[in-house]
Amino acid sequence: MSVSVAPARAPAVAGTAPAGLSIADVSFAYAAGETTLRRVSLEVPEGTFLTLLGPSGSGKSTLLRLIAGLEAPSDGRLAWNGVTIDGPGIDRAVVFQNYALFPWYTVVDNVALAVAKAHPQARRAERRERAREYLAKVGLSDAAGKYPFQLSGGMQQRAAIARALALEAPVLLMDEPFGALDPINRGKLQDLLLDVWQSTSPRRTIVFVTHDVDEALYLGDQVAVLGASPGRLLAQVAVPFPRPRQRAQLFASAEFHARREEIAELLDADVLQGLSGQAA
Ligand SMILES: Nc1ncnc2c1ncn2[C@@H]1O[C@H](COP(=O)(O)OP(=O)(O)OP(=O)(O)O)[C@@H](O)[C@H]1O
Repeated sequence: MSVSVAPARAPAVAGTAPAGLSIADVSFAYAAGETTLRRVSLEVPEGTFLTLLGPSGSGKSTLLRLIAGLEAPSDGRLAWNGVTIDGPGIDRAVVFQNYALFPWYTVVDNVALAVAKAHPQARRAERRERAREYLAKVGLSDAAGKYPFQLSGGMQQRAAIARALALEAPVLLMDEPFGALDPINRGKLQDLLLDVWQSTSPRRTIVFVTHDVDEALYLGDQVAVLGASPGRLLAQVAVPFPRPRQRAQLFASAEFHARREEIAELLDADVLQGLSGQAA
């Protein structure tokens, strides 16, 4: 079976970006003379689950930071629903790998802070009530009154997801959120995230960074593959598996293996190209 691998798309013309997230011909460098991202273009329709896949150092987190508005591109344009991204905004919530919960607040109060951001007029009791609803969604009702240090890593990440959901942002940006978890908890949280995302209408747009091909394919509608040489978009792969996805069946299927192989080959070819460039 062949994979629908599209080359990096042509950049959108400034001012005509379609609905959703538009990344048009974006380049970025942390320091003069370096290139971290080179002319990356991606169109991500609203409600899409996009996974950003690539080896260490390929610029995945950097691209996410640009979408979050935490860095500005040196060239090109990023836009959400046609509006240029020029800084952080309430339309984009970020979940990092290290949870970033406030240690001096209980779990429910951590989430209630996010509710307060989304609903500044809400009273304290209402904020907490809404926070409890988000905690229920991620299976953390019993831990509402605990402090972050009293939770396992998986529970802290659930709380971080609840907090991000409570911001009610249409775009959820997730930087290797399950990277520090053991495989069992990782699988559980992947399924939890898919459940929450699929049960929300309209669906949020998610950009999810991972270096795990299986995770990228299991979660994503599309996989943007970044190469290490450096920060170049190798392909935007459409993932054809219907939802809801059945983990065990999908992972055992020939189609899943075929796609995993195709992506691995893309990444290998990029590494080989880099090596031959160095040898030259
Ligand atoms: N704050 C920074 N200042 C300078 N260089 C940076 C900074 N953050 C990242 N870099 C460099 O930019 C490149 C891309 O890093 P980035 O973290 O975006 O890659 P990544 O694909 O997310 O990697 P990983 O999977 O290891 O997290 C790397 O060479 C990294 O060393």
